[in-house]
Amino acid sequence: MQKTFKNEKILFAEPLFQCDGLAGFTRSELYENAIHRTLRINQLKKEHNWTQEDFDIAIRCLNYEVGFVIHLSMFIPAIERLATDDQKAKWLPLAESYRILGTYAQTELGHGTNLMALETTATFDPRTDEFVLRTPQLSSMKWWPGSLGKTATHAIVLAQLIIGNKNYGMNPFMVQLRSLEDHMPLPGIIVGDIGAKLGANSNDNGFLILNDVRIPRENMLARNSKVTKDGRYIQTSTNKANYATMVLVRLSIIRWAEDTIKNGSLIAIRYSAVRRQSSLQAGGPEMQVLDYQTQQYKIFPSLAASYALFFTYEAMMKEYEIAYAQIMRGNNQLLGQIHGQLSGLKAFASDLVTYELEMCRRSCGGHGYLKASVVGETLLHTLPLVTVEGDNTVMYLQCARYLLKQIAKALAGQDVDEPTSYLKKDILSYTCPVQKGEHCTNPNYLLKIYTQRAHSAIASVARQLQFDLESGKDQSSAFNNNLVSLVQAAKAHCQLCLMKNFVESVSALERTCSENLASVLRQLCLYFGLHGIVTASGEFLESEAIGLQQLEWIKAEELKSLAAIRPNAVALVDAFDLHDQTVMSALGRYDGNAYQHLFEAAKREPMNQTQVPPAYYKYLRDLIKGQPLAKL
Ligand SMILES: CCCCC/C=C\C/C=C\C/C=C\CCCCC(=O)SCCNC(=O)CCNC(=O)[C@H](O)C(C)(C)COP(=O)(O)OP(=O)(O)OC[C@H]1O[C@@H](n2cnc3c(N)ncnc32)[C@H](O)[C@@H]1OP(=O)(O)O
Ligand SMILES: Cc1cc2nc3c(=O)[nH]c(=O)nc-3n(C[C@H](O)[C@H](O)[C@H](O)COP(=O)(O)OP(=O)(O)OC[C@H]3O[C@@H](n4cnc5c(N)ncnc54)[C@H](O)[C@@H]3O)c2cc1C
Repeated sequence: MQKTFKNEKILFAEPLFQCDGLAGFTRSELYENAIHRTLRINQLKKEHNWTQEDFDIAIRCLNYEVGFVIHLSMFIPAIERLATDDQKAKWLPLAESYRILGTYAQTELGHGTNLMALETTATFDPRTDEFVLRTPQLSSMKWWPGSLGKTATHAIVLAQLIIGNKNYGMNPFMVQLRSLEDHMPLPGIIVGDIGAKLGANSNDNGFLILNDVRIPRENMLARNSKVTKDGRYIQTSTNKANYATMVLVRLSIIRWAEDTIKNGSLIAIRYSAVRRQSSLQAGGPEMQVLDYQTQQYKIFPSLAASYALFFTYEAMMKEYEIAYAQIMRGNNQLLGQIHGQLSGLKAFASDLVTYELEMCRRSCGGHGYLKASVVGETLLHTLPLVTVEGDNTVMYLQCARYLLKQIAKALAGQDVDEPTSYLKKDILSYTCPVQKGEHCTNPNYLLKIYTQRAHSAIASVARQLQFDLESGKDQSSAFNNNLVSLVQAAKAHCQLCLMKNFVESVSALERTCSENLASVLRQLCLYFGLHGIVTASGEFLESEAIGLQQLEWIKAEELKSLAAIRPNAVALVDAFDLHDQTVMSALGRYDGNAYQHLFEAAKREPMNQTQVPPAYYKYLRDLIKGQPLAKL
């Protein structure tokens, strides 16, 4: 599925990228190693004339275990999206050649979600033609930005723009943090690392206090709004245009989610094909655990999710490119649509994979708890995706807000955006397309069921909101009264998007691939659809998209499809074309020698580098020999 990286051999021939040893690294070593890697990939890019796409694939091949993550994924994109042409000409070449190293400093100790409440100020001083940046109290210090702690020389700081006594809202400013001579923080800047995290510890997420730091007026990123020398504020686009970098990263999160769940399902499926335990027949040979229906039930959702997210990322990338091209031409017509879609899908993708990765880990039994299995480590790296770039609940609510607007338009007989075109249908004329058991094998029928459930969830919460308002509740308490249903409606829409992308992509592929391959993909798509209905069956029933009889048929078909997928499960993860050095798991190796690789990993364990541990001489020797213990 991943575009085969023609330079994979070059990459993995390098000892630096043979990463069996990472498990024993300290934080400082992880941090240094990550920087070393990015710089070496840059050298390889030059040595072998790699394109930017080759470079990006190299980073994916290394499972994102690289440095400068925020520099690459946010700082440079923020300059591209928020700066004027002159500013781009000044900063992009420096950033792209790593002469300046950047971060995106938005979140504060006291606020991450509510951007309106950010406390950092940038006050215009017309006497010196400068902005004065200040974090006025403890809660205002920037807290979390990646690479801020020890690496960044520059930050794009999001701050409230103050001119005179008036607040013009959140705007982006380029602030130099550290000397380009000796890397020391500049006057007025207090900066450091926020401490160890549950995962992603090669990244130096940091804190930043700004004590009246002065920057020239030209350092306000002024593509969307600017301040003139005489202190006038001129806005040239909607104030939400400054949120553009977040929209891009939400798209990237779908890809990161896809990459992590591919690793998880690959490890779980390959290992389950190797592992034998018990038998269903007394005295029979031990079974591959992958042959147990329960094991398939645990793992195949992650396999299906890998493909669903792959197709959804591809579809959303196309939508994003169209929207971005328009936005860069000054046309913001698609801004609301792309924000509504990506905030929901970011949340849905990260929720899905964090849940399924834990199922993959459990499916590896005890060995899944070993670092060498890598599946647990992958989960820890993936967990922040539910929080970064907007907490998932908040993102679902943004998506729901968009859906409410769309349904209001549909009900008023106006045009709606293409991704919500189903809201124009007559919800009452629905008849479930599944009228007998065998109808459940038609993915297009399932798609109709998903559509009805999403439509019904959105219509129902819209009606309830309307009712609450008409009963005298004010806007905010009516909204708060319906938050859970709003999130459910957004999830229903996102699940429909994934199913729709899966069905449409498989239909498109059917026209070009062999019938054998097409039938395997159709089967997986069908399973994805069936499983999604079964896991949210309460909501599908409540929306009357299905009845109890249909649920019974769908459940039976879901179980049948586990058996149908089983013969192709290993091939379906092999098709990810992931190198052993990418996956790094002792359990999920291509050669299937899980036990041998586990043992090799144990032998490399630093504890095993001496036969007798220092603790023996300190404590165990006297204890074992019955000597009185020294005072401890
Ligand atoms: C390269 C390798 C990478 C490898 C990675 C691998 C593993 C990952 C490991 C670790 C993660 C690594 C990196 C992750 C990077 C993460 C970086 C960050 O987290 S940066 C900080 C991100 N912060 C947020 O996302 C904040 C979330 N909050 C918001 O977005 C907003 O405050 C809000 C909740 C959306 C509310 O907005 P606002 O305060 O403006 O509220 P309202 O006035 O009510 O406006 C709502 C209005 O605005 C529209 N809108 C909101 N956002 C946008 C947008 N982005 N674009 C367009 N429009 C937007 C919204 O639709 C409403 O419109 P309307 O209904 O018409 O009023
Ligand atoms: C690994 C990592 C990397 C990060 N990197 C960066 C970075 O590079 N740059 C940067 O600027 N930031 C970064 N962040 C910060 C990140 O963007 C924020 O943590 C995120 O946006 C969530 O905000 P918060 O922490 O303030 O959560 P909060 O908003 O405090 O959320 C706490 C709880 O309150 C709920 N809640 C909050 N508001 C609402 C609401 N309106 N309605 C209903 N429920 C609500 C949430 O659902 C959640 O359950 C990073 C964070 C992490 C973990």
